[in-house]
Amino acid sequence: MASHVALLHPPPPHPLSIPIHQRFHFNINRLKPITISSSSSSLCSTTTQRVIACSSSNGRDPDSVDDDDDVRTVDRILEKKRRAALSARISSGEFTVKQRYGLLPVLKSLVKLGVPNEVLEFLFGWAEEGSGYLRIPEAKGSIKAVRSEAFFIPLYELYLTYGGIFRLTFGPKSFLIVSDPSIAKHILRNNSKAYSKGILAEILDFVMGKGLIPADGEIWRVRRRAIVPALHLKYVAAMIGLFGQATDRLCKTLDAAASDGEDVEMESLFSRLTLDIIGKAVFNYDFDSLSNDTGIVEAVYTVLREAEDRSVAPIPVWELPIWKDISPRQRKVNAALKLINDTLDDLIAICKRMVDEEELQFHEEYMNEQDPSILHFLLASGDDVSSKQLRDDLMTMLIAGHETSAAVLTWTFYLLSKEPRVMSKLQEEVDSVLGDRSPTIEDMKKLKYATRVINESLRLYPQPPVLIRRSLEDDVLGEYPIKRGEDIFISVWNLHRSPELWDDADKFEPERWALDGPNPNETNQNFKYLPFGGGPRKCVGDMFASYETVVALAMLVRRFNFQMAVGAPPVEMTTGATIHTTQGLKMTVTHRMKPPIVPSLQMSTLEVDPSISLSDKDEINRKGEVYQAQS
Ligand code: HEM
Repeated sequence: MASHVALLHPPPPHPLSIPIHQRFHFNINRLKPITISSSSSSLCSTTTQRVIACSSSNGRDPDSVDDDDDVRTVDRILEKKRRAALSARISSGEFTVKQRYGLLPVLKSLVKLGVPNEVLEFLFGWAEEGSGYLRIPEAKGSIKAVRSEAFFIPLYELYLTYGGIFRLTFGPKSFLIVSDPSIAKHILRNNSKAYSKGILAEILDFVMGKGLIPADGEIWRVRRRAIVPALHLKYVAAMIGLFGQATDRLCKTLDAAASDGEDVEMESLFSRLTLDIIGKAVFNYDFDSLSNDTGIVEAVYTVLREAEDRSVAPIPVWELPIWKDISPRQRKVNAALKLINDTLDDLIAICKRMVDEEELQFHEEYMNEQDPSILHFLLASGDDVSSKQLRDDLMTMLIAGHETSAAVLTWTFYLLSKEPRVMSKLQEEVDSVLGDRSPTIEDMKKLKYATRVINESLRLYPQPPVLIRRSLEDDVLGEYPIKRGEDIFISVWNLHRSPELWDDADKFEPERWALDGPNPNETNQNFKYLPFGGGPRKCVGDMFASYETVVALAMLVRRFNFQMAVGAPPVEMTTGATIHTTQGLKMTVTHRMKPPIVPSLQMSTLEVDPSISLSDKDEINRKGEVYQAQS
């Protein structure tokens, strides 16, 4: 589902009605686009076929390892050539044109009057002679509707052509696409005050109001100061038990499927798991969505879908006065919002009564054992019960904390299904750390490999893939001056998959993060890795989410093996607020078999037998690892 950020994502450039949701097909007229074939691209390309190739490239056929290594070497050489060619073109002055800032007001007026681009180029072209300021590389293009592809894929290809910052222009509207760590750091951290959430706030207004994600300025500052303390360490530690209980419920569902031999669609199950968790964690409400599909659960999904759809709609029809009253869809959304708000009001009232009856001694790590929710903390700290702001913040956290975590789990299981080596190493760690116990806060430090699996999954599938900002004043990005009012997309996807920043950027390799090293974050990776954003607007739920996903991952792989179901639809990406699959993640789940008890002497003899082929050895090692863990 879309939460967090269709939310945290590049919504459409409405009200200019440019269909960003219709994935772009760029007809770049100034530069020769570089064609990247599916086999040579380090990333997915614009065709559906290529997206599949990208996603599955980690699950290589063992026989093709050598071929793949050759292909990767060729990839690297080609990549270097492309970069060198781009640098040469930039230094040759191809992108260096005169600033039009003096004439900008005139230009803008003509644009508003609908004067075609060609005429503008003709009229203003002469003014560019002889200035010498650097202008941001510009990808001009006609937008072609190509529904169904995730918009961040073409942005990646353009990044390979244009570099770490470029302007994407469609007629009168343009966006800056940033894929350079130092510029991202400047916008998100060093000069964050000069940037707002821009379009995002407009789109999310109907559901989040002035909640923490869309809010800017003083409202944001006050609310951030109120909410961050609620997610203190003691609270997060208490949540580990909740994560375990919720995952246990999912295990029961999977138990039944495994016993009946029925395939399961994991993306929707993860969505339900994380909804149940966030409901309890934020306002102590049990959605029980794994077994309950009506009423409030449906209302939450209706609203989330609407947020997602609005973020990619070409025309904001919901703003039309009559339409919003007569459209059945809008009426359904309004009814869903009313139900959620009424429920929230009830929960706030119940919680308020509890707080009033408590012998309250509020302190830094305050937590009510019966109801450790964020709502309880906020009310105990003196938050105004009747305020719309409180409801906006609860709604924001519900959405922010739901789909992101679900997407992380979905893509992690997809990646694991392609890399049995990683899965068996993970299972070995989980067996030895947890045995049959429920996870505790102490286990979080010990589940090192599981944490690296999540770190790596977040690198390959960042949620959201793009962060949105708007400049509030003139600024300089890298060596380029920009004006106030620029809409900016920081492509976390590009940063995380850049062949310049990572070795084997598209490979799922948890080992790239040292087990005993620090947990990777934006600071120690100098903004080339931004799983939770960075700077003052960094995610408030980062630790919560990391533990939540590690607990769920550990408990599930301890009990089950997961494989892509036979005949499952291909796993392709589409964008909402987070990265979704287009047709779900259909998997076959089987109970893990306890291996036969074999004397360890025999095991070690088998492990060193040189006549055994590589894949046989892997198999034996894997069994040996499970065996060792259980003995
Ligand atoms: C794996 C799961 C999660 C991921 C990947 C994630 C990612 C992010 C990112 C990248 C941002 C920065 C957005 C920006 O700069 O525009 C963010 C902000 C935020 N996240 Fe998360 N998040 C996750 C889970 C959660 C959870 C569980 C909560 C709540 C308990 C939460 C609450 C928030 C809030 C309130 C903000 C806005 C902070 C602000 O603007 O001050 N997130 N998240």
